Amino acid sequence: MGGIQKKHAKARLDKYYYLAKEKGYRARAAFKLIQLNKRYHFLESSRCLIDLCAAPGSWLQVAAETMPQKSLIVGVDLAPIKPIPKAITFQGDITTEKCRATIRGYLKTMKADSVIHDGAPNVGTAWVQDAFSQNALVLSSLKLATEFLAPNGNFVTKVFRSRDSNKLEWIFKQLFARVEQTKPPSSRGVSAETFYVCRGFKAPKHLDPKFLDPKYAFTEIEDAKPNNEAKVFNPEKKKRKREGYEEGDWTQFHEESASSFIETQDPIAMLGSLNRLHFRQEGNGDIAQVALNKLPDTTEEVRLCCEDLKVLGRKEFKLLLRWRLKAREVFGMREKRSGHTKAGALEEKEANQAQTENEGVTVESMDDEMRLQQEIQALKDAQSKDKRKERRRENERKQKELTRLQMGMTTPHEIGIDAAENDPTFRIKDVDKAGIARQIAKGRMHVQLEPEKEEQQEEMEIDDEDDGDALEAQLDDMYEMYQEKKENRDAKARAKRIRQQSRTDHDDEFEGFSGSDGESNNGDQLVEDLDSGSDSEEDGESRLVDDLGLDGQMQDGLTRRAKNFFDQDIFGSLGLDEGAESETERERDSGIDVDSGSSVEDEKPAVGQTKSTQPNRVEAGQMFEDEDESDYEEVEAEEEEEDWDSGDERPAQESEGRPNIDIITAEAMTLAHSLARGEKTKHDLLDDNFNKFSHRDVDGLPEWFLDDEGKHSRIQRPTTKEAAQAIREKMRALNARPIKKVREAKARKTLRAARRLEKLKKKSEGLANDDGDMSERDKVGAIAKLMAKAKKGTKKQKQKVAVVVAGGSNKGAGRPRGVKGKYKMVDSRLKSDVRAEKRLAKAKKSNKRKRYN
Ligand SMILES: C[S@@+](CC[C@H](N)C(=O)[O-])C[C@H]1O[C@@H](n2cnc3c(N)ncnc32)[C@H](O)[C@@H]1O
Repeated sequence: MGGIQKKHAKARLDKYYYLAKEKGYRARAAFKLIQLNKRYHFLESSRCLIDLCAAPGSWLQVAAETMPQKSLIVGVDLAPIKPIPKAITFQGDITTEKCRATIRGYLKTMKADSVIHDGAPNVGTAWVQDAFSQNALVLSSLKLATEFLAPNGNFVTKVFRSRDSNKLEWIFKQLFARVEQTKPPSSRGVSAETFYVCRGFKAPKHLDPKFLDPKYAFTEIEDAKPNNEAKVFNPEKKKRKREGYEEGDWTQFHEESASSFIETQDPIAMLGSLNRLHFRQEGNGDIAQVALNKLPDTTEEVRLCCEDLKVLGRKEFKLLLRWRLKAREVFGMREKRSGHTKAGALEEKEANQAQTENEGVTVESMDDEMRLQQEIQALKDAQSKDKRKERRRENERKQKELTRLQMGMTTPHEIGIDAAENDPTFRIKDVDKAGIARQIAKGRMHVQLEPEKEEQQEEMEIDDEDDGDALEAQLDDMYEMYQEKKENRDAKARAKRIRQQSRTDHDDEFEGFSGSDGESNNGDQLVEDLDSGSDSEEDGESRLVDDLGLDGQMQDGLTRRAKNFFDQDIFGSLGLDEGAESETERERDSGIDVDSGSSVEDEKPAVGQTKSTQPNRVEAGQMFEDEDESDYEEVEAEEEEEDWDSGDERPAQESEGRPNIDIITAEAMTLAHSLARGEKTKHDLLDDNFNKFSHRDVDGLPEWFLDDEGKHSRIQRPTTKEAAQAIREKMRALNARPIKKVREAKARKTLRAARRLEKLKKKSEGLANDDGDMSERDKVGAIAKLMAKAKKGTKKQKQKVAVVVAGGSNKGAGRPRGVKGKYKMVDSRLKSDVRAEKRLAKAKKSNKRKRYN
């Protein structure tokens, strides 16, 4: 036990710990404030600061040395704080009125420029409860901040990520003009803590007390059951609680009735956590299910989607949400809507802003504000999405034009085409935007409306359109939340998304060095760029690069990063860039290591990845799948330096001296085999590249469609039995491998045994060579004794743990009478209760299976 504690404590002593020691800071936490301030510079501009939960005082030290001379710095904590020059400290509980009054006493009429809070209540109860008290402490600090902060002041607080952190963020956003969440590098990656830097305090005149009341702010927490067992600290009982099954929930399959989905206020959470929505009637009086079954909108497609919620794509997800809205409308449970039009909401917002400017902010009703915020957010999201799309299109157009100019392709005829493309009069999409296409479709074009009516008509149409757009945007947002929820539950999906992200980065990279049409086939471009044998092309390309003035970033047609990527050994061994060697030789020598590597996963196209990038993945990406991962490692490392916002876990990478390249699909294996055998040449690969999937215009296609296409509509490469078998074997071998921890433990054991043996050898040699009084017999005896001792040392005797049933004479705390050594208290009921629960869950599961069959 002691050993473990020691090891644990040692692991915590990282570079910031030593750095803090060296610099004389009282805690490593000092660096969190230093790094936060380095980014947001709030200390230099503050003349009065309050540090809530300040003990032992490292933040106060940083504040004192960074803030201007003669600044007022006040620190408070439950624990005493040793005096700090230039800072006033006192002991107190920040949740109390007394603390508030003491701070007021120090500040008098002054207002604080910054309030910082790094509080952490003593944790150790259930996680839900811990998170609740942590968030409640943040609200207490915010309450003090709202009282003492000057308008435009800063509030910096630590928040533990939990389901309520979003609510906290929302509240911050009501009170501050700019709110940013960040995690400084010195904050441990494993820690759930994150920091919010809120700037531009709005100083509202009236504030709805609900904002700062945890009961309202974190509503669902109210009925969380307190974990009384954990209150009395019992080291014997304390176990690491791993995430997994919920208490009493022994299954991984969860279903709910479709009617509860219609009724719920949080449909995304339901879709994200359930496996199925059923349409069974639960009892005779289950009117809701009956009505739902009869509802014409409950189509076969809806039912199918409800069957397996885990495979919902964007389209199906939206379908279910629309169905829910429709059903709610039919059953008279229409979503509570503000009744404002969007324009109304904006007007209201503007009016609020004007009021703020004139007489200070009034943040009155939390419910109203929340509704308004949601609407505005939806609008903003939709707008920024459109803008992004527009910008991307414009960039692509410019790039195309540039390339054409450089290549002398611009003829008056093409200029005409471009002009037509750029002139909204001739752009179908713009015509469509103006609603003309729709009008034509509706046969309205010929109906000449009176000007007034026309205006009304227009207004109505715009309203309809806006509603539709907002709903679309909302549904899109909701889908993203659903995806997030799903990913949070599923680590595999999360890892996959990261990989896909990194893959898209590569594709962007390739697009970058293609030096031509951004929409062109990346795969072709990649192979072309690899094929440095074609000198003329290369010349042309580098000339183009020179002409474009990009030679600083691009060498030989590749960006620096892409060049580094292709400089890796695997490309060398593929021999793609050696001009002298014959192709077949090169391909034969490619030496793709089919047995090495470790990662296993199914090969699927990236979500949201454009079709034009697919072939690239097929010919190069499939073989270099792990390259993506290694690049991901690099990016992550860079990110840690530059963008230290992301505190998310990263999938463990294991290279263990093997090349980080692997073949993971039967398709790629087949390809590798045929390359190795010389059945295929590079030209075949190039040829294969020209297929119906190579050049697809994805512009303007909805994302859900691309998602679906990416999954199903792609080239099917042949696979051989042999390759499939090899992959299967490899997976089997991988699965049979012990986990890293076990392997490490085994290695440690072997090392220890080797050391012992070495020692024994030395001692035995010493004894054998002893020329003293020892007879040969004594020597043999002594050596045998040593060996026996060494043997004994390898076997650790397991300590017996006595099982003591609680109750009776063993009531209360302390060691039960007559029990020596380690003991474990058990509840007499516990065993049978756990068994009964398991039995029930098993019965439930088998019932479900029967129903399915
Ligand atoms: C992580 S430490 C703060 C470290 C500090 N920022 C520094 O740099 O030294 C968290 C502190 O919060 C304090 N704390 C927790 N609940 C509190 C409360 N209700 N009132 C005041 N302090 C509290 C604890 O006593 C603890 O010292």
